Amino acid sequence: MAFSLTYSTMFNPPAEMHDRFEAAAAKVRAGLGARHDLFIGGKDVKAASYARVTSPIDTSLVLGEFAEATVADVDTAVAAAKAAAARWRKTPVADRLAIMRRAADIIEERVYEMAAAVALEVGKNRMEALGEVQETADFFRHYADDFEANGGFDRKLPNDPLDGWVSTNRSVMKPHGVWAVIVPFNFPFALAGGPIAAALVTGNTVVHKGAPSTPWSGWMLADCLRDAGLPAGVFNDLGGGSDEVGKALVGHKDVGGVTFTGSHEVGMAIQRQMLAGKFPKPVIAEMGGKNACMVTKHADLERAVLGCSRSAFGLSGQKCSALSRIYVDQVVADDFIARLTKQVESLVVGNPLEKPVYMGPVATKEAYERYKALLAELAASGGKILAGGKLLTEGDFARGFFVAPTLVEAPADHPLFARELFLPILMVARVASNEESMSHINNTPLGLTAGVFGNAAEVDWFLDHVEAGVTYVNRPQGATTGAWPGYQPFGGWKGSGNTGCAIASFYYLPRYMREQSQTVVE
Ligand SMILES: NC(=O)c1ccc[n+]([C@@H]2O[C@H](COP(=O)([O-])OP(=O)(O)OC[C@H]3O[C@@H](n4cnc5c(N)ncnc54)[C@H](O)[C@@H]3O)[C@@H](O)[C@H]2O)c1
Ligand SMILES: N[C@@H](CCC=O)C(=O)O
Repeated sequence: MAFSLTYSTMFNPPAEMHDRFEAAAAKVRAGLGARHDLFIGGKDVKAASYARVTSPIDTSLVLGEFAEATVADVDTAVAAAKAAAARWRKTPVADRLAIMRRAADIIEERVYEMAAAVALEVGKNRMEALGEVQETADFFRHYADDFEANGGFDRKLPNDPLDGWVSTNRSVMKPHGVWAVIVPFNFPFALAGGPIAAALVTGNTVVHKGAPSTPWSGWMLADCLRDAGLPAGVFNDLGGGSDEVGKALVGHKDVGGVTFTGSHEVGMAIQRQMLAGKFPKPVIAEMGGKNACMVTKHADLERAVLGCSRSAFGLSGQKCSALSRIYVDQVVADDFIARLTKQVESLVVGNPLEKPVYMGPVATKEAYERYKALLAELAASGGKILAGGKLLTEGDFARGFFVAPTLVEAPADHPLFARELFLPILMVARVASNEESMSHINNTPLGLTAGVFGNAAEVDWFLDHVEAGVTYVNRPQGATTGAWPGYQPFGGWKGSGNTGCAIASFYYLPRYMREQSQTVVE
């Protein structure tokens, strides 16, 4: 079988991928420091100010100067998107699909260079970065295929059973107009590209706002879309605008809908804001997680250790899907915890662009400071640190935000089992039964991903009881992480997501449209 990169295949890529990544990374490094404008109405637009963005790997490495959007830029971008909306909506579906597929091809052509940039900007390792960019290309193709397979969501219904009249009926899904896409720092390419592709293919025009620490990814994506031939105004980029810019975008009277990906708190605030106007507007909110894994007394411990470690420490624990708590049956707990401790101690931390490195820095100074504060909290609250538990400051580590992957054992009622940490800190607790595990797993307002390692009967029972939108069984490639478009629909239950319909699922694209029933009597 030819190699196809996904988050489950990325652990064993062909050697050529490494060579190409290294060549691209050298090229990207040589071109650092450029100034990047906003992209509005099909043009590069100068901003009132520019922020110097540095790499979390080495804070003296200036990646570039990036335009800082203002609330006035929000107005300009929304006006450009509004002006382009009618024409884009009426662009023949075949032409829209062709542009989506061209965008996918262009992203794929640039995958190595853009992945090197993502690795420098976020601090994720080379395979995670390649995965993120490739995933974005796959989102564009997936949504184009899905829109096409559903006939553009335009369906003929039976004529009315009228004698002497011909009364035809149709259900037509129509776009909302201008769609805002607000993105978190951890997947600034894929979590921009996915919703942008969905909004565009369904006929909306888009205003995108990335996270303040990761504006480069959105800028690169804008470049791909421009080169794919998207008409002016159909896609607009506000860079990594501030939270205030995001708030102004959400509250703009001409924004018809929003896809927000980020924390639970901000996602809930945005939903309230979108309900507070004269009429409700749609919000797709993909929010935080507090993802758990159950390791039963029948688990294959070798698989469990690998899957748990990959999901807890990939991207330094900064995935919404990251594993942050394990409940292990007391019968196998000693063995499992000893093996997991050894595995965590063996993880290679360092410059994530280098081949052997599994874990890079945390992405921001804020995350670094929060890790430090959590160590103090753990020391005060009796968590037992089994591995890691320290800032890494020697040699080149001192240049960036490096911390050690950390494993902590504590009783299941320890407060850190309840909060999303979004850091490389994995909590483990011993339990007396699978029922006890499940009660802890479900005892959270969040419900994004969950995993289990156990036998067939335990797995059936787990899947029947667990309150999470994305589940993985006996998966060494990742106990709770690693969904890929077309293979694993990805969306949260409860406080982790508001639609019940996952990203890249059969039910996703209709969220970007509204239905019109059309009855025409001849
Ligand atoms: N469910 C998912 O698919 C998913 C995926 C990735 C990340 N996340 C979650 O994202 C969080 C981490 O990302 P983050 O720290 O960037 O999240 P965040 O909520 O702080 O910010 C996300 C985005 O929202 C913007 N923003 C902040 N306040 C706003 C407001 N009032 N109005 C409009 N926009 C506003 C930010 O500028 C940023 O672009 C974690 O909780 C993680 O679990 C969820
Ligand atoms: N799609 C990624 C998570 C994205 C959120 O941060 C995964 O499935 O692990």
